[in-house]
Amino acid sequence: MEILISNWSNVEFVPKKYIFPLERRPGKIEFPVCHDIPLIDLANNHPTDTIQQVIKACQEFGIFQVINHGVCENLMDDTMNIYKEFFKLPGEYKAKFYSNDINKSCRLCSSTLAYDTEEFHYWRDNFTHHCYPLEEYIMTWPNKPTKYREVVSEYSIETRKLLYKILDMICKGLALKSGYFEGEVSKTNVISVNNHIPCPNPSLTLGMPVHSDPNLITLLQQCDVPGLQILKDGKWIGVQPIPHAIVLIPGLQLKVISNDMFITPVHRVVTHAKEARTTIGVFLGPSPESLIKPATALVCTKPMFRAFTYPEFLKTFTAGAKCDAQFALNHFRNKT
Ligand SMILES: O=C(O)CCC(=O)C(=O)O
Ligand SMILES: [Fe+2]
Repeated sequence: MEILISNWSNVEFVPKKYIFPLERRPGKIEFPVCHDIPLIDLANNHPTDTIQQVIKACQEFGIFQVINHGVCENLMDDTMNIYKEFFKLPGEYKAKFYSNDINKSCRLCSSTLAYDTEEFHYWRDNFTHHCYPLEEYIMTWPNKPTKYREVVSEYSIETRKLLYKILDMICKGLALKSGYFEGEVSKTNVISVNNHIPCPNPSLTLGMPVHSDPNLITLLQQCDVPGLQILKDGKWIGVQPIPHAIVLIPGLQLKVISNDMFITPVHRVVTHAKEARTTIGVFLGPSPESLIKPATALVCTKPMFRAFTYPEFLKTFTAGAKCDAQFALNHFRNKT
């Protein structure tokens, strides 16, 4: 069997390796989409109101969508089309990028990086590469589809600007020192694209592990096919795809810096019976040298977490291939 699911054709049943045990299956997949997830208009004429909406969303949901965000709609469509085409390229071309080595700056994998040892596979292919500084990485990117480098470099520049705009709003909203999120804490910029082919029985399998994003902040462009779900008050709820809206998720580092004021949501992806789903994630994260700790301005008596380096956090987060956010947070949490 081909490893990459994007190379499969005429899939009539879910292979055994992709069928999760009963307690981990999504089962019923007609989850309600949640209309409460904040949708924030960044072109609002009252910037202080908008900042308050962002802070409230980070505290109550840990996820929100933005419109009038400044990333050109044509660029969003072009980038989505580039990725849809990329996953349709012949297997021999894509094989050049296949790797399960986390240190490889540009890599294509299927399911997770633990493909060779995991008990069950997730129904997805994932293509990830670094984007910043552009000159350092662009030569490692694909040159097919032919416009890949041109379009994706512009997309990475525009989405990075938006991420900094949101971080600046958070900085103002939390009354932190200006430029708090610039520099080492947000230096790593990665694009991560998920592709899920239609799945004959979405109730049996998952498109992505249940997880929380370990980085600083995530930007996500969904396509028009639903699949992303967050766990809210013990229930899975869908994040509605809204054409040209962009989803934002504060990562675990932002939760720590906010001194536990923000929520980093637990989320997962379910598959779709009829349609392929492609999503583009853009992650900002700390450099390996960066020291993470609750912002002093937000600490009244004792900080909720002790200081750590990002590699220390990731080591705890990924211990036993678990990606366990609660375990990692508790490991660095100060005892009261
Ligand atoms: O593809 C999605 O909808 C979610 C992706 C995601 O959660 C991630 O890449 O961390
Ligand atoms: Fe995620």
